[in-house]
Amino acid sequence: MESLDRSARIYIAGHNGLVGSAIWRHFTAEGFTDLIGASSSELDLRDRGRVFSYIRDTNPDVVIDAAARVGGIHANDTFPADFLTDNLQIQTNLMDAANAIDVDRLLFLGSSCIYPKYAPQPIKESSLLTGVLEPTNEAYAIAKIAGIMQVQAYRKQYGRRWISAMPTNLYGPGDNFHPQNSHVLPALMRRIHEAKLQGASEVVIWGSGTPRREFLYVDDLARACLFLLEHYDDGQTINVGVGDDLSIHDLAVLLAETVGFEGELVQDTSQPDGTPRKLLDVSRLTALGWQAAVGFPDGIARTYDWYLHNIDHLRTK
Ligand SMILES: NC(=O)C1=CN([C@@H]2O[C@H](COP(=O)(O)OP(=O)(O)OC[C@H]3O[C@@H](n4cnc5c(N)ncnc54)[C@H](OP(=O)(O)O)[C@@H]3O)[C@@H](O)[C@H]2O)C=CC1
Ligand SMILES: C[C@H]1O[C@H](OP(=O)(O)OP(=O)(O)OC[C@H]2O[C@@H](n3cnc4c(=O)[nH]c(N)nc43)[C@H](O)[C@@H]2O)[C@@H](O)[C@@H](O)C1=O
Repeated sequence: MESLDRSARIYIAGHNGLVGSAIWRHFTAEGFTDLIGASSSELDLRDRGRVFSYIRDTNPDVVIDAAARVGGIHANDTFPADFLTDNLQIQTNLMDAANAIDVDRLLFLGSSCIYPKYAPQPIKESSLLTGVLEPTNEAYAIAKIAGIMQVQAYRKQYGRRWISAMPTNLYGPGDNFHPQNSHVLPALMRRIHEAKLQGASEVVIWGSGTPRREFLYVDDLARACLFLLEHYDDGQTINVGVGDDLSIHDLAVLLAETVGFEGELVQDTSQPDGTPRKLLDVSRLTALGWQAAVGFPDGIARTYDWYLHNIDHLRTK
């Protein structure tokens, strides 16, 4: 496959989010000169008419869909209607509008929660649709599975060179540190940091602490997005991860060490565990020549540094 033209117009939907902002940084560093984006207040991607106008008026060569209703286990479990409907609308509007102006290259981002709750580990792409989903994020997962199918359908019916990628759990600068609605890593980083400042003797960790998760530093995902657009042209979705995981308890210990909190870590087993394990098989991606560069604890240290520098204007949703 050919490398992307550095003067191509690239629309990064969701460019203010964790993933979209990392993609913007990476593409800028790689010499792309015509990146475009719009915040949700400028362009609500659920508004089909406005999405069609925006895409027609801006005429991008490439569309990267990093816009979505996103959240951790609590948000997914509490707002399933929003996670299903918003995501179906956002991705459908973007893909239909991109198709209407013959956009040749599009990257859709899903999530590792598309795979069955008890999929064999590490999870291969072929596990898709082979078993029941994790109930806490079923609505979101169904929307993301529909996104994979939409990419495949556009490839088949219109010959589009569109692709989808399924990242594992992500973290890094620009993450959502909301106390309830965020993912585990930013949530615990903040809670442990605040416990240290308050001189608290303990910090509560949701669930049993035994679930295992794989964490990819978001700048690595941004690298993978460019790599895939330049090296991958297949309807089958492709996993993006690091190939290693740890328990939530061990994550909390690592975060406490990073923050310098010496109190106790207490499990609240009234909170849900979610999927017991979600480690991606990344052999298809590594066979193409890509691998993650930022591991623990370096990525955690970088994220904590970002958190400390941005503590006064963290996201509020
Ligand atoms: N975070 C993670 O652990 C993982 C994320 N992913 C995937 O990566 C993608 C990006 O996620 P992430 O960056 O974490 O999420 P964020 O919440 O950080 O960012 C999502 C972005 O989507 C935009 N957005 C949401 N709703 C709308 C809307 N109605 N109209 C316009 N824009 C909207 C927001 O724009 P604005 O800021 O302007 O409001 C925001 O910038 C998603 O597809 C997600 O599924 C996959 C695996 C794991
Ligand atoms: C990326 C992925 O993210 C979500 O799935 P998840 O991996 O289960 O996400 P999570 O990060 O919220 O939790 C991971 C684990 O950690 C535990 N946990 C402990 N303490 C806190 C805590 O304070 N906050 C949170 N959120 N979790 C905590 C929590 O109980 C669980 O066992 C999706 O819904 C889905 O949308 C998706 O794609």
